Amino acid sequence: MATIVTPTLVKLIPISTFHRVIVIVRGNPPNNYQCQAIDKAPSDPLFIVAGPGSGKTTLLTLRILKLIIVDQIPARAILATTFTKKAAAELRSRILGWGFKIIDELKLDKTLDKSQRDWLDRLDINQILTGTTDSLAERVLREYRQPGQIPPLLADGYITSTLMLKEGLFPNQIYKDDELKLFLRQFSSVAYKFGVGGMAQVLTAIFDRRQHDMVDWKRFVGSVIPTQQQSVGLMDQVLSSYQTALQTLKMLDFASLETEFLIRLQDGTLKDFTDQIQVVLVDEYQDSNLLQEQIYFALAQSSKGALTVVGDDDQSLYRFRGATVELFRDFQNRYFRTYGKQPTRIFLSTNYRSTSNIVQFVNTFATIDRDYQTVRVANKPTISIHPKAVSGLPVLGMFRNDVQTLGKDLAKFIHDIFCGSGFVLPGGEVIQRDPIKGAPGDCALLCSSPNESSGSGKIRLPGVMREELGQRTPNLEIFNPRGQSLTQIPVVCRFAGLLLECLDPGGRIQRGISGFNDINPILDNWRSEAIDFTNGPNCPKGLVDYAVGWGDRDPNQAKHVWPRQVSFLELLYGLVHWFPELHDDPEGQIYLEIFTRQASSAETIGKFKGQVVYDPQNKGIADASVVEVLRNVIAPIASGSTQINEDLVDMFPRNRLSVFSIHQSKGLEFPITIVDVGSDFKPGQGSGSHTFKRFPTKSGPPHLLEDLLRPYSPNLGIPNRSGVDRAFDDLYRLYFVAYSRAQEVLLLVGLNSCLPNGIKTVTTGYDRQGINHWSKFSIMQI
Ligand SMILES: Nc1ncnc2c1ncn2[C@@H]1O[C@H](COP(=O)(O)OP(=O)(O)OP(=O)(O)O)[C@@H](O)[C@H]1O
Repeated sequence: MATIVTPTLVKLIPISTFHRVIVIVRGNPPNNYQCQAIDKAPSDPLFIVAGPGSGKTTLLTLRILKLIIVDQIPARAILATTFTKKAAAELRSRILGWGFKIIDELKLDKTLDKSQRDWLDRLDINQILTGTTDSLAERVLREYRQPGQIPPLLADGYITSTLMLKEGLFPNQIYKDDELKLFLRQFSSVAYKFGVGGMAQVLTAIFDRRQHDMVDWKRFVGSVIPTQQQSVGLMDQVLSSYQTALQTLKMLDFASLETEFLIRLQDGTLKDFTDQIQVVLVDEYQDSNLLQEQIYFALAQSSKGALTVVGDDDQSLYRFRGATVELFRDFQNRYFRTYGKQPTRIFLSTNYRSTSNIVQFVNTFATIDRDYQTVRVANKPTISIHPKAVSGLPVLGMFRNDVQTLGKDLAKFIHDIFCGSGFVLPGGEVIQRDPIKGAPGDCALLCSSPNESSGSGKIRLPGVMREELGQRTPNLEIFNPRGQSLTQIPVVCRFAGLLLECLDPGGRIQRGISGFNDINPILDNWRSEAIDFTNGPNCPKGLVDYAVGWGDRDPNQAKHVWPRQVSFLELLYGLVHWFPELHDDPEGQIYLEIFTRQASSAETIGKFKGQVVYDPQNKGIADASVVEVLRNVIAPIASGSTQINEDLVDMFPRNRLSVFSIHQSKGLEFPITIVDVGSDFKPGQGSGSHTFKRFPTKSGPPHLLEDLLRPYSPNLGIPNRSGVDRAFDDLYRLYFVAYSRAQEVLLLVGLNSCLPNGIKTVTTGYDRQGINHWSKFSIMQI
């Protein structure tokens, strides 16, 4: 236990001294608005609306350090939470990095007396509580459990997707119910091949949303319209089985973990913990859901509402994960209703990231649609340009007639910059890589989806880029692990096929499993890819012997006594030896990670805990252990219910061009940002016309889900905007985020059909009334 410092014993360090030292440590002082927020008393509630690149992490870090150093709030009485693990780690590292430097600098300050310096020596800023809401909930529930209570065991996405299939959809072949399938399909963005994996994903989203929106589920199930009764009844049955399975395993998924945390906060059983919390700070508040809002309010209860929230409504992107941006926009009123006082609102609008041309472009984009202004935080100022910002290059546009030509020209643009002598603009300026530090990682291609081919198999821009850059001399690789369907990537097919052949040669056991009808063709394809590979000239030495040895599990053939049980993970790691792509290549590493995480989850659930049993006397047991691996590891991957999600990809190799979904690019910045504003947008209104991605004509899946459940959420109620309007709002937010990632060069790429007089798309300046504002942007066409 560290020493608890009581403020009464030591004379306070003046705020002016703290500010003086900040300048020494950081080089530049916080601006006036940042200072306002930093200097507010610990108990003052703050609502900070921070535009892109406006120094909000800087502000949060300095406010936290001021609370510790100037206000003498013990570090362990401060709780700071953010949306992703990466952002939480970044915040913590800044608090510690700057904190230690500020403390060291203060100790040299002659105006402080010995007792103050000794006090600084004893400060332990490490004790600050930082993390995502989930990680904090898990930690607090573990550390502050009641006598006899077992700590929560977290079910990650790998476990939940397995349970949803195994316990929810496979029994009685519920997944074959066409009405249920049709009902669930409307909440999925998968346009083609909506199968059992897609159903599992939607069901998980509904289970989560039910908790995030704090839905009165019984009332919902009892009130559905007659035509939906059968599907909703089945859905309820699947979700109950899933929930029972979690309870039997004594596990909590993320949403249930947060629900449990809120219950415990509200019933007072976490009082030992909450009593010590004096200030709560929440970053990325615009992506909070109702459940999280209630958690933050409950956490701040014992400090009578000492809550600082930071966010930007324009950057709210996670409606499909339950985010309710109105909670941020209406924070002042919602806070007032709970605490009876008004939080101070502070706007951070100076942008330290981008050239002034880019800032102007982003500002114009944010204001072209009149209706969008009504959903933004009231009186929000435009982003202002930092006095030292350069005007930089004009925003660039590359538009071509077809995706192949666009990809070819874009590949040349990137190749000229990073592998050649630079790209020459029409005005003669040259875009060149930084000769010392420059690398392709300075450039990012942001797309609404990173898929390299469409659902119908047509190649998309990221796919063309892979081909085109790969053919150039020297070739340049792209990093886009989410670009292809995992089940179709050649190395994954070969690897998975060999896993199957080792476990269950020929598929005797696989074929007897009920509920595998949908995925059997995929597994069979994997097997045949593997067999072709082992029969081909590139098959590495030793692989066939290894696979046959495993398949037979015959002590004589294997030339050693086969153990009674072997972990599936051991097979996986053994086999990987022959697949260098899966350990040397950054994309391959991610594919392998999916298998290892899924296999690890199988060790937590199931009777055999991921073990493959060998028992010549009891073939039934041996087969059952293989069935379990097929169900718990292979089926979730093959069905697509386990996928490469954004959270898994958080490192990007510097020597490749990275393709990002716009969601994934949130919080990041790139010297050269290329935004795909419509490389596959087609004229028309049909399903291939992508209207939902460019100019919505109806609600999208997340809006439909909101409309389904929110009427049964007493705190939220029915959304007050139509689904189409919310779909438009979300598109403006999406491209606001995309455009504001750029530091020096912003390049818009698309088909000529996206330009004025072509098809309507918000990306190139259409408002929802259908009026085009392209002429308000000054774009240099290349
Ligand atoms: N007052 C300031 N004067 C000069 N530079 C500043 C100031 N505040 C922040 N910066 C700089 O601006 C950049 C962005 O700051 P920071 O990383 O805190 O932004 P952010 O708002 O958290 O970004 P994002 O919008 O991506 O979350 C950093 O390089 C930081 O040093």
